[in-house]
Parts: sequence; C-alpha cells; structure tokens
Amino acid sequence: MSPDGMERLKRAAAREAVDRYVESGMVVGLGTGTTASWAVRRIGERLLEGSLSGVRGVPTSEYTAALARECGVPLVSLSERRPELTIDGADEIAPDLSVIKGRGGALLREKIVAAASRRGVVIVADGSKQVSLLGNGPLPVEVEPFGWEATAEALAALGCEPELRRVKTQPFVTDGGHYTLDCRFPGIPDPPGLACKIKRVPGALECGLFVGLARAAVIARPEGVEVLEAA
Ligand SMILES: O=C(CO)[C@H](O)[C@H](O)COP(=O)(O)O
Repeated sequence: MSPDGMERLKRAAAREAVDRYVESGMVVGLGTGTTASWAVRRIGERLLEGSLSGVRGVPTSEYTAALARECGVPLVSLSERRPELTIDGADEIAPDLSVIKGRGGALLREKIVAAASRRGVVIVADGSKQVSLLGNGPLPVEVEPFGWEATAEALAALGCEPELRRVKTQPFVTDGGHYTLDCRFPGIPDPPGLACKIKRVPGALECGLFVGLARAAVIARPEGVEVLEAA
C-alpha cells in the first residue's frame, strides 16, 4: 500500500476512536506515534469546531505534548488528573487485544498513563498490525542506562536476542532518559508470563507487552473500520 493510503487508514481509525469514545469534559490519555497523532489532531479539530468542549489531554511523550499544544488541545498532568481513557497506537495486536507497543520509543510513559486510565486504552491501528501470535517483530524493553549490558544479558537468558536501539551510532534516549533494548523472541505464546519475568530483571524498567489494558481496538482496513471490544 502507498504511504498515503496507509496514512488514510491510520487517520480513519483514530477519527472513529475519538468520535466513538471521547466526550465533552473528559480527560484523555494521548498516545504516541503516527496513528495516535491523528487522534490528537481529531480532538483538536473537534474542539475548534465546537462539537467537543472541555476535553483535556495527558500526553505520553514530549512529542505528543508539543503536537497537542499545536492542535489546541489543553494539557493536564497525570499528577493532577487521571484519564478516563487513553487512545494510543500499537505495533502488534493479538486476537485477545494483548499488544506490543514501544517501537515508537515511548512505552514506559505510555504504560503508566494506560494503567492510570479508568477505562483503559483504546488502540488505534491499521490492519497490518493484527497478528495471530505476538512476537513477529522485536519486543521493546525500556532499561536503565547504568549497566545496560548486564540487563541485556539477563534478558537474553529469557530466550531473546536483545539489541540496543540506536540513532545513527548513539543510543536512542527516551523522554525519561532511558535506553531501549529491542528483544527478538521466536514468538510470545504467554505474554503475561513473559511480562512478569521481564519485570524481575534488575534494570528493566518496563516492557512493551500491554496485557489486559486495551478495552477496545479500532482497526482500519481499505474495506472499512472495525471495532473490537475486549471480552
Ligand atoms: O508504541 C508506540 C510508541 O511507543 C506507538 O504507538 C507504536 O509504535 C505504533 O506507532 P505507529 O502508529 O506510528 O505505527
């Protein structure tokens, strides 16, 4: 599919999610990534035209905060308010709505905001993100830079090949000042079990497995938009 066609799908999913789930007066968690950005733009558009009012956003990254300001979406911090729900993208979506996130580099803040959201996360994506088993691509793990090599070794012992994410030659640094290890597993049949094991590795701050956090997924394909609600 052409890049334009792909953008149209992302935009359609985000638009449907905002129009279906966001109401006036809500505090909404604002995800990070190209698809989540369309949701921020849609909220801004609807605030401007007056079909929504009093919506405030909790951004999951500096990038999203800047975009929200640009689009006229007022912001509030997580210290002040808990979101009613969060709208965010995903890298892989399993049939039970477990997802992998973080290839866009914001997973720790995204998970904190998602977990703090009363009604969880609405995932927005194009159909290419649906998989039958998570682990097609790498699982991002946000790690403390101190001793990251030892953290990588401990993660490798869980059955993956970790690779330090870099921008050109330098380590990629998250908004929180951390590194990301992209961990390639040969499939992830037990996402909650693996998330628990990763949690026990010192230096691993959070992994990109979001289990039990998505209440719905809004998926756009050329033939139309489908809404999957969690069981
Ligand atoms: O998890 C993320 C950022 O940390 C993104 O939401 C995820 O990578 C999907 O991004 P995109 O919508 O650009 O494909």
